[in-house]
Amino acid sequence: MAIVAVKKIVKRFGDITAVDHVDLTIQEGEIYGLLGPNGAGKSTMINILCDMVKRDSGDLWLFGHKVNKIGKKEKEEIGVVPQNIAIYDDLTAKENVMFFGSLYGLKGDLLKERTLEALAFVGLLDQQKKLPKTFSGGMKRRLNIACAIVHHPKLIIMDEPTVGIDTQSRNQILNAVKKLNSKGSTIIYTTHYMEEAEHLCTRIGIMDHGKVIAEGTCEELQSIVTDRKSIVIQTGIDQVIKPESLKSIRGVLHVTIDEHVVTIECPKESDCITDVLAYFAQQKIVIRDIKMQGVSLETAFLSLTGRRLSD
Ligand SMILES: Nc1ncnc2c1ncn2[C@@H]1O[C@H](COP(=O)(O)OP(=O)(O)OP(=O)(O)O)[C@@H](O)[C@H]1O
Repeated sequence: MAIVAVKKIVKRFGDITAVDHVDLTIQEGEIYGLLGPNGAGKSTMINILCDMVKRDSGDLWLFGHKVNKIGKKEKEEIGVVPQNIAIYDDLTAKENVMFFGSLYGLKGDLLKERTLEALAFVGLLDQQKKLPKTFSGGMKRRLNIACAIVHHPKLIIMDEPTVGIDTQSRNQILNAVKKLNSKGSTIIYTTHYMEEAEHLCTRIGIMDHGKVIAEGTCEELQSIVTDRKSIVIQTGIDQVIKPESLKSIRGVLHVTIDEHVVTIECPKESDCITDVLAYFAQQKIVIRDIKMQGVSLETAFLSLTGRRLSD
């Protein structure tokens, strides 16, 4: 069943068309990534789905039913993790989750039970009596998620939930998203981070200038670019690699280094791998694994939009 379907949705703010005739269908059980640069229209699109922004035109179906105005019944099936953290600094972590749970119609023992479950889920059970003002950015984000999932929503909408937080909290959030999905929630997830989308999402829609310009699995989007390949090299830990040295090798088009994985993009026909391996040998950098694959999602994005996501 399609949990969400939208047809020809339009939203304008004055002269700006933030969402421009978008069609989307998200099936039950998906982790659907909405990816795009600043101002692409991602937040506006998902705010329309949770009734925080009114669409100008277009049709919307939620949980299999056509909806003109999103009502209480639909809202109780949706959990929203907004981009700006929405928690109360003068309520404890537990009181915050209970407050949001009660807004979603939970009461009594069930509300208490679900509150503790949500806090445990995001790893904050032992912090339940503390005020969020004592929390790190990552802990606040996790509390924000607990508030959004306390009522066991069928659909969870997360707007850049990992912006500006430490790696540990980020990994905890990514694991929580996977766990929520495996427990049956459908997730819509917006991000600027390609690696998150690659790692997490079953399907990705790329937005640019208010439109969904491409959609598919990560592999499908990567296969749009057929004239390049990637050399992915896993090195030993604590190895110093200078991207500029790799970039100066003839044929190398782009280099990314993520912890100890080096990804080098080059034209499909290039034989630069010989020089790349010579560089690693000369620098005495240990290679643990090496493989050839298609290009990254970042390059697919570049090929579709003419710019990098991070530009
Ligand atoms: N309330 C508003 N009033 C006026 N313009 C708005 C409003 N909300 C969004 N916009 C404009 O609509 C366009 C899309 O914005 P939106 O926030 O949806 O993009 P985004 O892809 O979510 O960007 P980001 O990644 O920065 O959050 C932008 O040009 C933005 O300036």
